[in-house]
Amino acid sequence: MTETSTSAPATAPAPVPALRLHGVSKSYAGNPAVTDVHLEVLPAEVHALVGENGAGKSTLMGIAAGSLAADTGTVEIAGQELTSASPALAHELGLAVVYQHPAILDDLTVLENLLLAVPSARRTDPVKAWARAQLDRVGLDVDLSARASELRTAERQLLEIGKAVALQPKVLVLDEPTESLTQDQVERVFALVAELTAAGTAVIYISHRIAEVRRVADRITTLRNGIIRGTAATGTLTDDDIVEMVVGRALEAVFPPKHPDQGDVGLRVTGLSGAGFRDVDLVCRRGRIVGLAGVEGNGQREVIRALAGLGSVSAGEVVLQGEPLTVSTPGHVARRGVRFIPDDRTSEGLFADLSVRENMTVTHLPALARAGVVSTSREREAVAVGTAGTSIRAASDEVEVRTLSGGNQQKVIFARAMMTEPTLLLCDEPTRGVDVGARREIYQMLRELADDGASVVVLSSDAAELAGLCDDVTVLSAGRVAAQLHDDEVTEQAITGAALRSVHSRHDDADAPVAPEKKRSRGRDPLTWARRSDGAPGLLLLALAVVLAIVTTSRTPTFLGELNVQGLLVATTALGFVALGQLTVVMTGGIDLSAGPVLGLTIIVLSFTATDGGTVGVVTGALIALAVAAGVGLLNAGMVVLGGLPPIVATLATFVAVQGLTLLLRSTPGGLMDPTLLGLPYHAIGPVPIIFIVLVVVAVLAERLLRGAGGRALRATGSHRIAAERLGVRSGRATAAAYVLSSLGAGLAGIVVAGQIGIGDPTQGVSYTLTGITAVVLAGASVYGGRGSYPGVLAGALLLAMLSNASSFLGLDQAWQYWLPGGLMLVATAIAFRARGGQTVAGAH
Ligand SMILES: Nc1ncnc2c1ncn2[C@@H]1O[C@H](COP(=O)(O)OP(=O)(O)OP(=O)(O)O)[C@@H](O)[C@H]1O
Repeated sequence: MTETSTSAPATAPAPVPALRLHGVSKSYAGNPAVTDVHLEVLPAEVHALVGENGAGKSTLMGIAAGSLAADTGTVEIAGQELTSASPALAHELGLAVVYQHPAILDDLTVLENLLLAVPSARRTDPVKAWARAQLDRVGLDVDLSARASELRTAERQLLEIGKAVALQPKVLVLDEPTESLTQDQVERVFALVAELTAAGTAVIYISHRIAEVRRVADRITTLRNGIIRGTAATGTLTDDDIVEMVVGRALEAVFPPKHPDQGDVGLRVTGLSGAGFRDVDLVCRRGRIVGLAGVEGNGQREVIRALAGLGSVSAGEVVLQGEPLTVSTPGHVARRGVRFIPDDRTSEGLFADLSVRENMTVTHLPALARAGVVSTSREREAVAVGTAGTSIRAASDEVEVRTLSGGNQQKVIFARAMMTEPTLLLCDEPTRGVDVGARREIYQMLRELADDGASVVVLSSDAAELAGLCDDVTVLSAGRVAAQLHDDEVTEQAITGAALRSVHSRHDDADAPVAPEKKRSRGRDPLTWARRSDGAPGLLLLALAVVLAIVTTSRTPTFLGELNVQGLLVATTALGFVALGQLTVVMTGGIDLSAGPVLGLTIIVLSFTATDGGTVGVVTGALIALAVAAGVGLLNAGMVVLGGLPPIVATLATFVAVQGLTLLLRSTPGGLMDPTLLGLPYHAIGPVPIIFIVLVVVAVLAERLLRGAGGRALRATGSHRIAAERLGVRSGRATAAAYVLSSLGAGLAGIVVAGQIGIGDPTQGVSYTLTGITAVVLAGASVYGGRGSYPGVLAGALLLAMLSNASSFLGLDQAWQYWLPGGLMLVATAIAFRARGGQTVAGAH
């Protein structure tokens, strides 16, 4: 291939490249990913970047986008150098990326995801109308207040594209943007690309879909083994040329020959009905591959998942190799040799932090074990056999699977399914993100599997893939079989035609089953609001507190006496400040075990610094104590952010160290506080202490800030740190701030408790760590970060303080002070888990 001239006619000055990479190299642990890359992309052109899985395309674009630091070389965006590896700087210079794995933050709403990605200078008011317009541009019809976790794969991809386009970039990188999109959505993306290039934007298009590349790109650059092999104008290339450029050699036919004979029936599905489909019949004969097709959302995905034991089935029969198969659970079908390749590899297909070897063997460990112990040598042998046909590119089998390129991850899933000699292989988009060479190998392996007697069912949104691979294709529409195509009838046109024709006539079918995901609410009903809102659990806690107050008062009327209420609210204030701080850390995905000891240390410091001097003396003493607390927060922040220690380890170390320091300063109670401090908790308006009012104001303000830019950064960090950083969020800074704020919260609580007890008691404080965490969990915050509500946590603190207080009024044993909050915590967590569809509290992170 020859490099085509990119220069403009001699009279016009050469245009400044929209993106210029000069001598860029990068290695991971000594393994080169890209080497000495020189690339120029011009304004208003679509420049395709093609290459095998692991060739280095995403790495190169990560460097251009500032989310990866190059080892050598320079990046220029619109003539200006990217002086540091900073996504925020790359955005500022005019480069936006649509990542292969969308940088979407599940715990934030659709609107918040847009606001986080696009600086206010690029938005117009009113902001909701602006956001709606961005979504309309990419054809995404979802509620702005929906959590991103509610979106389907294609919708997430469209949101990712919408975010990037909304940045009005000079260079737009699209990394495999259409892998999860339907044909209609692909067309829309192409129209958008045309619109953008017409306005002068340069588009870099990465894809394994040769037809798309040919259609959309002006020039094509090939990358192989991290090295640029050349650039050519698309018009000068045939499909075969492009395939050869990618693979490095000519390929024979991509699809293996079909199987014309009608063998024995391996799989027979009769009248299968369930959520999203009805009366589905399917027959898979020996040697033949069955395809499932349809316009997205017409039940085909539900059918394949139901066969894998992942859906709900209400009627029908499945017979596999002559024996009835109960498709009740994934475990059940797996024991009959059914293997499933899911469409979303990141959330369902892989254990990102386990090695390639562990991911490969996880489904058949018993077969590799002797007396219950897995033999590593047998495991290695099995992996070597399993990966033989799929050319997985990884530094070794021991590297974590998340370090593999997207296509290579997909190959690991495929190889794993093949290792166990399945009786039925169910593939949902088996070649998503896989390069053209490996795709051919996968088709070949599927064909061999079918020839060996396994039943093979393939769901694909690519009609050309189904037409090339399958002997029989079942097309679904509105959850019902719309067409069964066999042998010569299986063509791309017939599949697409059957899917479209039946969709267009669907309005006749009033009782058509609706796929479950289609039932997603638009967010206007109270139940949906409660599910999406972070504040709903707090309201529930408040209601519980009211019930508890009524019950206790009916038994002991003095419970609501002024004195008790005041004491109760002071206790709530101390716990509340600790819990607000704890929530800030939890929101970043961390935890602060040192909060209790910091509270204790504050009391001890006050017992030296606030023993006299009236208001001035107390204020000075309190400031010193808060400074000490903030110092501990900084220490935690340093260990977590700079030292990279897990928060639980870092703050446990501080817990022990601070407790030791406290005992060193005072081993027994001593140091009487100044009377001014003693009076502090009891300045009140009626029965309500001023400090409680301060706490409420702080919680309300914090909640407002949480929904603003700073708070979004905090929640984004906890929701998905890497994605947040790609969007330019300074997650280290947000995390550090959270630890300092947590310690300050504990410090303020220490001042309140010091005012209550009046003396430096070294045993105070420690218990506040767990009670503070309890308040946070009760209030429905996600312990994995990203979600929570400050007023909700306050309600949690109030309820906990009331439980402790009311149990003595009710004459309950002290044990109830532990059992009640413990039980409540379990109930609250279970409710939140179910309400969020089993996602956030359990953590899909
Ligand atoms: N974080 C990482 N740690 C170690 N190795 C990595 C990491 N990220 C990428 N690599 C390696 O760098 C190489 C290039 O990967 P990259 O993701 O850039 O490939 P790609 O061309 O985008 O592939 P695909 O088409 O599959 O998306 C691969 O060998 C991959 O395993």
